[in-house]
Amino acid sequence: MITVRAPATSANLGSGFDVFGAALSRPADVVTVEKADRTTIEVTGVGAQYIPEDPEKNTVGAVVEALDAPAHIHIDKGVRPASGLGSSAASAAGAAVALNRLYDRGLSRTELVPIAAEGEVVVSGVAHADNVAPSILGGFTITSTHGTRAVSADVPLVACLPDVAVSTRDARRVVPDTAPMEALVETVGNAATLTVGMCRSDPDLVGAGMDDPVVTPERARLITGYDDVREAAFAAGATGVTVSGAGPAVIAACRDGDRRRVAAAMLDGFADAGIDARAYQTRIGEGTTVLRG
Ligand SMILES: Nc1ncnc2c1ncn2[C@@H]1O[C@H](COP(=O)(O)OP(=O)(O)OP(=O)(O)O)[C@@H](O)[C@H]1O
Ligand SMILES: N[C@@H](CCO)C(=O)O
Repeated sequence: MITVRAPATSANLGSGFDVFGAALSRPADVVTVEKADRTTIEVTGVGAQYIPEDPEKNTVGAVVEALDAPAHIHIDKGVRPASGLGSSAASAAGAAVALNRLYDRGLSRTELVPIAAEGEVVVSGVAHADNVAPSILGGFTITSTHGTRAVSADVPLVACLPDVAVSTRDARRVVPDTAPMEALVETVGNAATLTVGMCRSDPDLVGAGMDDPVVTPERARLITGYDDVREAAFAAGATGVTVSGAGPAVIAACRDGDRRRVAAAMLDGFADAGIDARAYQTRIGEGTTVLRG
């Protein structure tokens, strides 16, 4: 039996749609696997009632198939589903690391990224790897046609999760098909700034690089209170604010010492819009860790 902790993640970070991702030090899923003749899945924890236990419909089922590794899998959810915090990816990432070890498949962490991304096809129809990559590898990740690169970074973050659900499948429907050249130039500049910021663990550069003129404005419309929450976070000292993944979570980069104030301001912003929310004072963290086995 093997038990792993697979972290929540924030994908896109504004300027890196379907490319950037970051592992969060909290929250996380805990995944336990045990060899079995046929795969069974049991889900407990936050939002478990909304998560199918049928292997055809759960992200970990696709990972079992890809690794040919039947198991009894217990997922203890710490990452709420439909959150924008990589909930579906955390389970898939944890299952990939745990089953690779349980069955001695010998794959490297980087080789496990496309395998775990198969789980995302189950929920959103697209094998986007920008959540599973940081959940497996940790740190800040860049996933592109050149594969996945990870760098360790230490940046304080606040992830504020309103008490509403947005599915990635729905949020992908509002992504524009095309973008004007000026928006492309702005996005490349921001993405490059953010990447340098991550390499230097500089929250000011990371925050400055989070702006995105193409996808985020469309996604923000799906999140009641977004503009006020963003403004409140900046007023409290955030260096950058954007939609986390497909939303509805909103992620803010901050300097050390500012997280508590930023978290309170974001909660107030949602409260003013009549929406309950929870704020995680977090930071960029490590990837999936083996707890037992
Ligand atoms: N192991 C799993 N954990 C969480 N959700 C799962 C799992 N397996 C299937 N699902 C389904 O996936 C959907 C949630 O995934 P979705 O990608 O929409 O949200 P998310 O992973 O929190 O967000 P994001 O990818 O934007 O960070 C829900 O419909 C849920 O039932
Ligand atoms: N890149 C994906 C991440 C979903 O978490 C999207 O924005 O649709």
